[in-house]
Amino acid sequence: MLLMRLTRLMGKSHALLLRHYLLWVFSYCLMQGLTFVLVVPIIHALLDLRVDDALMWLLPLGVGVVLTGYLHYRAAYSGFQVAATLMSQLRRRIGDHVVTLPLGWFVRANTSRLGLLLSQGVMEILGLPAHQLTPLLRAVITPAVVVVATSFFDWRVALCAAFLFPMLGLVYWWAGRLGRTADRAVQTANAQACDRMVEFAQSQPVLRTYGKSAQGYQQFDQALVAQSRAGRRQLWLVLPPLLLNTWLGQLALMGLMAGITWLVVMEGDAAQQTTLFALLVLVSRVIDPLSEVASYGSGIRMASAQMEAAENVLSQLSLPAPTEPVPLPQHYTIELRDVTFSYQPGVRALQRVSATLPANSVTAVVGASGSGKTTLTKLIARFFDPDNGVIAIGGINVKSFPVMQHMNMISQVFQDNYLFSGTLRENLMMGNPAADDDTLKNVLKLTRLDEVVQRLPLGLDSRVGEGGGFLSGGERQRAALARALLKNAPILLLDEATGALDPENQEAIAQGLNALRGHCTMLVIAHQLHTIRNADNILVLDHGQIVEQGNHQQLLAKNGRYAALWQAKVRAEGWRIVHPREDQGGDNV
Ligand SMILES: Nc1ncnc2c1ncn2[C@@H]1O[C@H](COP(=O)(O)OP(=O)(O)OP(=O)(O)O)[C@@H](O)[C@H]1O
Repeated sequence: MLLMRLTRLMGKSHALLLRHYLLWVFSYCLMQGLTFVLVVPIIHALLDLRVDDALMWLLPLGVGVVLTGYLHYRAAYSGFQVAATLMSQLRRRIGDHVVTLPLGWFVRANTSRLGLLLSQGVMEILGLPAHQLTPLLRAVITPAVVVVATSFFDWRVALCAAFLFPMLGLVYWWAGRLGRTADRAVQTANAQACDRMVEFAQSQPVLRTYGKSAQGYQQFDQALVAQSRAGRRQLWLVLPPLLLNTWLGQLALMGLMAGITWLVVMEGDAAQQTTLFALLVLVSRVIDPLSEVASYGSGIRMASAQMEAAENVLSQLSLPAPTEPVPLPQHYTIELRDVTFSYQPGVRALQRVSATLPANSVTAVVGASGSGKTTLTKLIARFFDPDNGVIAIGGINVKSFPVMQHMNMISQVFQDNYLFSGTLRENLMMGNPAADDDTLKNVLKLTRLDEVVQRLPLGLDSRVGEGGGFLSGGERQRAALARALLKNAPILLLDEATGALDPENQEAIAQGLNALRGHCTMLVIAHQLHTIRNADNILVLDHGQIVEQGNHQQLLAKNGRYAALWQAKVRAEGWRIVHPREDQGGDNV
């Protein structure tokens, strides 16, 4: 079972390496068992005072010891080779697989578990071939060799040993099962404590603002208490079977010795009596590898639980997508046909949404918070696939594009933009490493990032800190927008891309984005309605459904949901509402 799992995780192409390792371990254990057996004729000869014979047997014993040592070295070396391959292979396989998962999979719980698996988990798994698997196999193979060899000397002793050794194995297996449930609980508690710790650190400003530092600490503390409780439970569940293992091991040895002693007493043949004495020494040696495996039990179980976690990640369904590139669409009209989507069963975030975003047009999506705007945008970017309905680009179902080809068509700025801890330039050029200086300059101007660059001590070469922490929220947004614009993709999705900016900058960027009109298919979400009033089409979402659509004037004239949102905005800003005809130019509101 363990071996099959290891083979699966390493990948079929590396199965040969694992087989080589197993072959070395088998040879080592076989040789060790045979070397143990050589003790019998030596003791036999010594008890019979046949010193010459005993010395003669010492030669094969010496060869056996040297060979056992060499094979042990080869097995250990091969185990480390497997471990090294496993480390790179497993990380690569998980990495390769994770990039094919829907972006919606990357929520905090999954990412922190993934982090734990790739760091601590992989190390625990590769501990198997590096340290634990060899003693585990030795505990099976060496006693088996001894039992077979013993049968040539005395079938009764062999029978007893053949019965006792598997019984001991069963006890170890049972002890392992008891610990496994506790190990899982420890792992879950570890992941949760890790989550709470990151959350506690990240939420300090919020907690302190609301005077809830103690409450935040309480949650972190509770997670730590749960972690230590799970650890204690693990100890309680694992310790008694561990002690029982040792105790039963000794008991089995005693039983076997008592049995052999009884056989010696009952045996009439003096030569056989001597053999039985020698067997007594032999079987006492075999208990060692058996009891030794118990001390590796915990590591084996932890590795096994981590293998389960790795299999779990690898079994997550990838986005169904072809791998071979397909011809690019003739145009970049986006169509949503009867699209329905739920995050949780029974709670629909989008219901039968149908809309067309003509190529090179600007479509705005508005609606109350929670109405489904972000969800709609994320479905176009294939964070998830819809439960029902079709999303098409240029008449082609998005599922027909390979993941990278689809991503290449789209530039996106979402509410939670991430900047990497390099320089501002490195972050921007990620959008388009081949962008020339003029393009960069234009984008900086359009996103009003140029004034930020001027202020920064090293300009574009200033470091932005982890997650862009050295920049203000508005500066981060402008950088994310600039990065997206540099990519120059035929589809641009902007979800609250300027929400953190002051009205003056919002307006300037909205005007700047106007310049892109006709160059790409743009979808814009903005709570600041004045920034989208020039859109070609505005979709009004309410409870996951499109309830109105049209341009700004048409929607105001309808005096429906959009007009109500617009009037609420105007009231909130204390501005004067003008007649739609007055608003033709869109700038005098
Ligand atoms: N990851 C998620 N898991 C479960 N439910 C979610 C998730 N993301 C969003 N939802 C729910 O789906 C619905 C639509 O959310 P969505 O983020 O699309 O709304 P929105 O209109 O963009 O809101 P906002 O304007 O506040 O950003 C909401 O009821 C929200 O609670």
